[in-house]
Amino acid sequence: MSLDSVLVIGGGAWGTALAQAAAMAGRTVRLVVRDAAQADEINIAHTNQRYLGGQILHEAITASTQPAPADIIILAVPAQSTRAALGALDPALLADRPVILSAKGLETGTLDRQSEILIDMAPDAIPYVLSGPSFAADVAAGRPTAVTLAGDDADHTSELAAALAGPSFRPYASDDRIGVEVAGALKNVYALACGAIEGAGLGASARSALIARAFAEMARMVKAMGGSTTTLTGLAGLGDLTLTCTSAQSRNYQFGMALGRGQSVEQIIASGAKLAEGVATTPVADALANSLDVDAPLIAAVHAVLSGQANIATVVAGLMARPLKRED
Ligand SMILES: NC(=O)c1ccc[n+]([C@@H]2O[C@H](COP(=O)([O-])OP(=O)(O)OC[C@H]3O[C@@H](n4cnc5c(N)ncnc54)[C@H](O)[C@@H]3O)[C@@H](O)[C@H]2O)c1
Ligand SMILES: O=P(O)(O)OC[C@H](O)CO
Repeated sequence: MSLDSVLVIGGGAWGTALAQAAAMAGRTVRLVVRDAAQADEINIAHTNQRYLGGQILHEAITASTQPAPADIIILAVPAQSTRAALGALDPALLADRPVILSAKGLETGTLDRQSEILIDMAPDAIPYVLSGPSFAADVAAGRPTAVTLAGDDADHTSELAAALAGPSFRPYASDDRIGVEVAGALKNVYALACGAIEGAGLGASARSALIARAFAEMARMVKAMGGSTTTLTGLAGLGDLTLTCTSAQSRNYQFGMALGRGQSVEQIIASGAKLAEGVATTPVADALANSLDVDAPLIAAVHAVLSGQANIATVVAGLMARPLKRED
């Protein structure tokens, strides 16, 4: 199968960064954006100022408001927009093609993972998921980044990873689509919590304790949802959890910091906060934990704070007062 051309849907930070990675890997890339002026800027000035500042983009990237057939399709819109973005595409573009889902989130209402949305919307597409510790600015600037690319066929996944690999972008192949997706979605929930710890001034010890207990909780969720806990020791698990839970560069962490400083969700959104996927994913993760009977006190705590049912002091006191248990 030819893997020369790439169509990226979504001209935000991540879509543009993945277009850059694919172009640096030698692919010909068409980046689909919604705004004609933005397409002009990318084609003429080779920048996407709104999302990546002055970062110069590769000349192999062409931007357009219109999709066109390609060998590889990459979806890079917010998790809650994936269904709409797929629905707007000609199904022929997706049929029998590798389609890489790169959003990190669970869908409101359906509780679907990203690849479940794809299978629902385009059953003939070949689903892959990409996740791992990777800030768009780092990828676009060519700073070393490693991610996990998961698909159902090991040989095809390795071929696809090779097609996207460049000197600064290193995808590792995996066959655990579920584990990669669940880890990528949940790390945003825990990043909200870690940001809140910082915003509330609760200390670095509390933040590390939360990361460790989040890792254990994430393992229970992945197992219950049919993924492999081995995946969590890799880039999509531990790698992304530690990055997002310790860096103020993360938008989820930033949102959490604002919560920790006492702002409400409404105030943070009204102040123009950037996309924080954990906000929409948290209630979905909480519903999944409840329906699967998974002990997930951290997800429940974040949900209680986001929904206004409890404040941070109350949920922290509740977590600290849980019955003592063995660490397993
Ligand atoms: N930014 C990062 O560092 C990064 C890294 C890894 C993964 N991700 C994931 O990538 C996803 C997208 O994040 P982002 O950083 O690009 O967000 P963003 O806010 O920078 O950009 C989102 C883009 O999606 C477009 N969009 C929204 N709905 C659309 C639709 N229905 N059809 C077409 N385009 C649509 C918007 O116009 C915008 O250009 C998220 O799930 C995020 O978790 C982001
Ligand atoms: O800025 P965030 O919180 O959406 O995180 C971006 C990436 O997912 C980090 O791997």
